[in-house]
Amino acid sequence: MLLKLIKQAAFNSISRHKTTVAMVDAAKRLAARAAVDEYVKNGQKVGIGSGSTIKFAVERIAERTKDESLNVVCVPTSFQARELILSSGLVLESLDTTPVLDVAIDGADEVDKDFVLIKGGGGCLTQEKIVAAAAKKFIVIADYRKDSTLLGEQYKKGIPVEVIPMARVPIKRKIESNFGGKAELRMAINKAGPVVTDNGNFILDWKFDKVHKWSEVHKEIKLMPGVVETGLFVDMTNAVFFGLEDGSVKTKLVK
Ligand SMILES: O=C(CO)[C@H](O)[C@H](O)COP(=O)(O)O
Repeated sequence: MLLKLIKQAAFNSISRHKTTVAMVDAAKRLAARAAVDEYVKNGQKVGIGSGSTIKFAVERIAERTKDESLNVVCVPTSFQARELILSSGLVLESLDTTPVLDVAIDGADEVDKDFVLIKGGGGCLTQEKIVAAAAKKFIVIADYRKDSTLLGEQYKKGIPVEVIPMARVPIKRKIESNFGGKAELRMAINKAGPVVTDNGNFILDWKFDKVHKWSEVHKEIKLMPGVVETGLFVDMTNAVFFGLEDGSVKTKLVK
């Protein structure tokens, strides 16, 4: 009897998890499709972000390429994005050939009420920021779990900071002594040692313990020797599309 109850509880928990994953994926897909339909136009140069949500945007661009003969070129923000562009049959370019983009679309780990983003959960923050900065419009796509009033409300993994490997200890100490919290070296899964970014660097995940003035914190951290980039995206976003649990999309436009 006890064994039966335990098995039932485990089954219930697995099905709840599967339902949540399906809902979150549906929300990501909705946001991505809405953003592509509104912002990607024929003949454009498009920056392609990284992560799981962007897959749905690329899927929609590929669909429109077939259905409407949409003709766009895509610039990736990571190895993952590059592979995604190629496997979807889209035209791959780089910032060398295409330094000015019409629009860049990307996911985010969290978005606050002032449109400050945490990015870099997938470790691609530096190239993501470079591509976003090269675009005339930067559009964020996310599911409902990313919509916060303040950073840290829902996303607990901290702010990623990409660092040159030899500088990681001094930078960790400086971040912790200047701003508090803990800056932890991101460790790899299925590989011994730290995560190594597409640029050959390490990532410190700074778990902050209070809300800061993010533009100032970003500038200060960025000036520390050995810091390549922070995952704080301040004053970069033009619009955010959130896919919601009820199947609708909430769009927030920056005025
Ligand atoms: O910044 C990123 C990768 O560096 C991603 O855009 C961010 O982590 C969101 O990912 P997902 O779409 O999987 O939720």
